[in-house]
Amino acid sequence: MTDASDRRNNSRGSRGGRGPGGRGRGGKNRLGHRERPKANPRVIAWEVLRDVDLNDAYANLLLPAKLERTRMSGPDAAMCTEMTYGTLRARRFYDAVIEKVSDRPVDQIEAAVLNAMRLGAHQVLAMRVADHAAVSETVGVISKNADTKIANRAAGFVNAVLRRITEKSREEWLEELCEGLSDDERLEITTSHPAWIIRSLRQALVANGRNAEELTQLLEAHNTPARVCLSVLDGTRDQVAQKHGEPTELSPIGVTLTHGDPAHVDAVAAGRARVQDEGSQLVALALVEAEASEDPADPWLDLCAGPGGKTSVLAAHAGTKRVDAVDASAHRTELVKDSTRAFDNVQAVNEDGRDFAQANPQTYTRVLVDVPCSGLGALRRRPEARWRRQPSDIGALGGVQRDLLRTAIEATKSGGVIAYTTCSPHVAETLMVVEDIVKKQPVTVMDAPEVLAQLTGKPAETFESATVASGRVVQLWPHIHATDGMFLALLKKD
Ligand SMILES: C[S@@+](CC[C@H](N)C(=O)[O-])C[C@H]1O[C@@H](n2cnc3c(N)ncnc32)[C@H](O)[C@@H]1O
Repeated sequence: MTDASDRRNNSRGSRGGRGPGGRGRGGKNRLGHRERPKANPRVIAWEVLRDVDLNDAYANLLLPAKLERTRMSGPDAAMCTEMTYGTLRARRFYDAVIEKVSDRPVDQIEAAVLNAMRLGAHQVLAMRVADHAAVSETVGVISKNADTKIANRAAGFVNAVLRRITEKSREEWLEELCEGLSDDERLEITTSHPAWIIRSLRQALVANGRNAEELTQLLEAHNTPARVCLSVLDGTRDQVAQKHGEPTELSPIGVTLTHGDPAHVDAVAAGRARVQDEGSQLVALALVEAEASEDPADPWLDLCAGPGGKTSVLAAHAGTKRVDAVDASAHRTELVKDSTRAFDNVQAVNEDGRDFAQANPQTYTRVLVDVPCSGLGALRRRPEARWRRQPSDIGALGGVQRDLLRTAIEATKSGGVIAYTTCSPHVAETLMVVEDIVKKQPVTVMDAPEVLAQLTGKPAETFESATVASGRVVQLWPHIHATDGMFLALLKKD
């Protein structure tokens, strides 16, 4: 049909096509007012998939914005979310099926068309949508919404591919595709992860004392939607839990939302609670909990603060102490201001953390360094991240991660504590950074599992991970702790 460059040009053009709100004129309601035409969940899902593919959009930002704009809620919004996230996660599997039935490499199919096929494949192979509806409704997405040029050519192609996909069950497709493959190649298809991430995660499991056999469980956990979790920062956790969900298993300030929209929780609207993964809550609380020698007036520092999730936890526990919240991005510094609007002890600073820390030597008693990282621990939440990240990203981040940790140590007073955290279990971003830095800096690695044990009331073995120098670090895992894959090292300044 087209080559890859055509694919980009044609599909880019398709963005100008009519959106869900632009189709039809809508009828009139009982009062004679014109009603907005009802948006179609498949069309929204397809638009997000296409924008993620072509324009590097983030599904977790774009989809909620589209749902809000089209006022889609309830079962339609849930179906649209499942179609979008599910299709993105299992892309590798669906692409293999599409290549098999279309006899064409997927990079030679234009994005608007390919993403309709992926969307259809997800409905047929992973959702309880009747085959005929999955096929005809998805063909309708293309024929009614894509550029006329694309629609005329592609509807038949999408129809033919989807019909052939319905000829076999999910299990039959997996069996056929995996025949003769190595273990890792099989995992690539069955769990839909790139090979380099599979290798990195196996290495991380083993380096943290876990069994490599757990790898499949971990990869499968990335394909299970994460529960919505709130951190409640004003001491009303029990009340929030009673009304909206249940207390989290590990974090003493967490609530798992069992129903409703987080935006409708009063404490969230007031900035006294926020959506935050339990793992993120735990690592911030661990810094608060760790034993440190400090004076009441000593300020705390969050050196990579944007968008302010962990800063909020620190601010809520700092009492009258000031929390300096630094971020190199101006936009993300603004987000910190908004996130911490309920607290008057936060000073948001837009500056490179390395410069800020060096300009404020031996000033802080508790310092959080939540470094920019690959995000391989948050794949449950960012369904497209596994396809966007590259192995070269890891090497590129190593320098700034080390510099931020080194300068954070400089900014810490003797007897103070530094928490080095990442939302990635990749050893090059976690253990290797901490091992390198503690060799050269005046710090001692603390017993992070013990701190988390005190915080959660669970035995320290729950958090048992690797040993660095004479101390212990923590690696949280989605398949074990049901959190994001956060890493935590607590360092005491000599
Ligand atoms: C993992 S995010 C931090 C998340 C944040 N702690 C939270 O819980 O909401 C890393 C942040 O580091 C910031 N960053 C990257 N390089 C930086 C630098 N040299 N100095 C300070 N901040 C930096 C990024 O802009 C990003 O906001």
